[in-house]
Amino acid sequence: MTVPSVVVHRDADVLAKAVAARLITRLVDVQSAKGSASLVLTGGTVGHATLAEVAATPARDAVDWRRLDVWWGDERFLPTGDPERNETGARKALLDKVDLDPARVHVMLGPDSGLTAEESAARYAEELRAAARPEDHGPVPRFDVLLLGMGPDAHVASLFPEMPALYDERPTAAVHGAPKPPPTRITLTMSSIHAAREVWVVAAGAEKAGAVRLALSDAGPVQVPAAGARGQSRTLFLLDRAAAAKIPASLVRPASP
Ligand SMILES: O=C(O)[C@H](O)[C@@H](O)[C@H](O)[C@H](O)COP(=O)(O)O
Repeated sequence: MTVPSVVVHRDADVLAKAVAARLITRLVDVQSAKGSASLVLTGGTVGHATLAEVAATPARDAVDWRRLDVWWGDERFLPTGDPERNETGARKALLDKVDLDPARVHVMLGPDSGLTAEESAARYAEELRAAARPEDHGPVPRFDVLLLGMGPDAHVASLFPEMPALYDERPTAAVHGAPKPPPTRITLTMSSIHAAREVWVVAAGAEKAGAVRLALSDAGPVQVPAAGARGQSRTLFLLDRAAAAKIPASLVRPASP
């Protein structure tokens, strides 16, 4: 696992803009090198603010959206179109504004599919396996960038501290009784997060500062899921100053003046 690099921006607005710029550049670089790219989206306000800034950035047209695979790190188990679904927020912020190949947008199905949460998680695992190539050496693709928001309790995706999904060896899991509503969710498990080439944890606000400090420590991922959020070749913690306030000064150098 890679040691996280920390980049701190002045505030949540600059953070979202900076992550958007970084994401566009990364996707362009990956597509230049291998023709296509894969991106895992996160829910939450910072995640969607970042996507909205991508949409607002003229350089977004440098990305070949037709050759981008879009996945989710987690989804609220709600019907298609529900405003609380991460998919709904992502479509509103960005996906409906760019020319994606619908066959390459991989949503986590909700109850309107007729599936239970467990069946939906299993279906997503099948979709991940179908997309994995031999060189990925595992049941999920090597995602080029996997975005994660983080809660004040250091949850990432829908992996909440001490909950069963953290012990699940499968690529995906259904979550019941999540402390952050809604209670029923679908999530990638830690092993799928670890398959990503790059994991970017994006967090803003003073309420995240304690979790950030723990996530950058050698805490265990069951108590501190964000401490397990590490990529194969790169891990970034992209923060605003408020979220970075409790990190030892030796670890950070503000990127934004
Ligand atoms: O479904 C969700 O709620 C998200 O996937 C969740 O993991 C989110 O990213 C964090 O809770 C941070 O959310 P905020 O950025 O809104 O604080």
